[in-house]
Amino acid sequence: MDTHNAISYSSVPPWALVGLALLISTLALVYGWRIRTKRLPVPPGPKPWPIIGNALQLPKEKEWLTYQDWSHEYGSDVLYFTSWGRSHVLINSAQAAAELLEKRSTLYSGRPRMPMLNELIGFEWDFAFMPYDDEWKDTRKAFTQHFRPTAAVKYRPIETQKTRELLRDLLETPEDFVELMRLLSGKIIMGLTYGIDVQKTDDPYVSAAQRALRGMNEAGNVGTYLVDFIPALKYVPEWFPGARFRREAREWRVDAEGMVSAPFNAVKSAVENGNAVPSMLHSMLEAVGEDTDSYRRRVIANAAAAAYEGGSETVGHLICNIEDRLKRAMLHDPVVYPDPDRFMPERFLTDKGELDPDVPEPAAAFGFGRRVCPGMYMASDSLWITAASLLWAFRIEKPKDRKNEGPDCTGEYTFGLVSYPVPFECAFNPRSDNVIPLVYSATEDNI
Ligand code: HEM
Repeated sequence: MDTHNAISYSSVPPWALVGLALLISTLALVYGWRIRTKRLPVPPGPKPWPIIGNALQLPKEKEWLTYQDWSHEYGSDVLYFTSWGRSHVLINSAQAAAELLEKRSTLYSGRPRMPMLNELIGFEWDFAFMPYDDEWKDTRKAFTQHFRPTAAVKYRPIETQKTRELLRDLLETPEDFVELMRLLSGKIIMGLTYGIDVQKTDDPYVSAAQRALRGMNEAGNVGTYLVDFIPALKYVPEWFPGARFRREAREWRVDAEGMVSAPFNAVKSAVENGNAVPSMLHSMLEAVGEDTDSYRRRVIANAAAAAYEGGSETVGHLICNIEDRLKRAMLHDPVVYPDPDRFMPERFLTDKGELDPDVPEPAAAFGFGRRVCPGMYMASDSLWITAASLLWAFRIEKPKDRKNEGPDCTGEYTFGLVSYPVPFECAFNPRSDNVIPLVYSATEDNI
């Protein structure tokens, strides 16, 4: 090769490379914008600016409220907006979702490219964020074998056992209820996926998942990071002014990658040493046997880690607030659920106290079509067991005799891919004198 004519990249200053990347990205944006303005009609939505599109109108919090307002303003349950050259179609009703994501699922089962989340933080192992391709199909298949309805019932004993431990811990330290709910999710999911016994809130597996999920929460929302709109920015060096996202991504990456490798290696060594306990990964490793094909091993490691990721927060978080990810406009449709913001469990019942077949179950919380939540059977069982146990054991009330005036439950949520209730105080008062001995004997028996 003629090295005289070749460019020596080491001699080009980094700012020049960054500048070139920005220039190319801007030209691509302008070109994309010109093409888009000339093509077929799109669903209605707010008027875009040249190049940046609707970037400045995108909500930074409570996005579902803005989207609901847009649906009213533009008279459509399917909306269209752009942001830095990327197109977004927003589906704002269960009916439109079923129409597009179920009836036309071959067209609408993909995922957008998310450079911050997948390429920088490293969540590309998570099939929730994979494109609709063969690896997604193989990983989802490996996962579903262990979470379909007939498989999910096998997890009820561990869900019951860990919920009893939650009741005991709530009797002892009721003020820690948020951490204890999270611990419950960690205990259940680590137990059934890896056979790992989690006991404390500062357990290394639970803490690593919480740190990684913080990164996922920040990076999984449209509009938070510019690099998602201008992927070339992922090459910006960490020291470059404004490149804090690169440093954040590096820190989150340690935990995002550790979520796959740390528990996988622990179970693999236990299997090799002959002291592994039954678990989903153990069964998967047995099924693979001596086959050392790296793709198959990656698929099962990633399927197990997706359970660890999907189960670590959602269940506990949902128990804190049974609405969680249900906070979508489609579940707050006043035609289907009148006065949707009011907590009214009786809305699902007839006058006779039976389930009303005309009020649909809020199944939309689990998504639609080929990407519907594959953990939903296990999640529903777990929620049911925990909600029933909590309501049997405690009256959940405002603390009466608190010394410090702590915050009340306002029904407000934090912003993110998963939104959390804003911290609040509440008291868990045993419903009767029998509760305490019964809870202790149930956890000692562990039946
Ligand atoms: C009540 C709790 C839960 C709720 C409300 C929930 C909701 C959702 C939703 C809305 C999706 C996206 C569906 C779509 O794209 O249309 C999803 C995907 C997913 N969920 Fe759940 N989930 C819950 C619990 C769980 C649990 C416990 C697990 C694991 C054991 C899990 C694993 C997953 C996975 C792996 C995906 C990605 C599926 C794919 O892209 O193919 N989820 N979930």
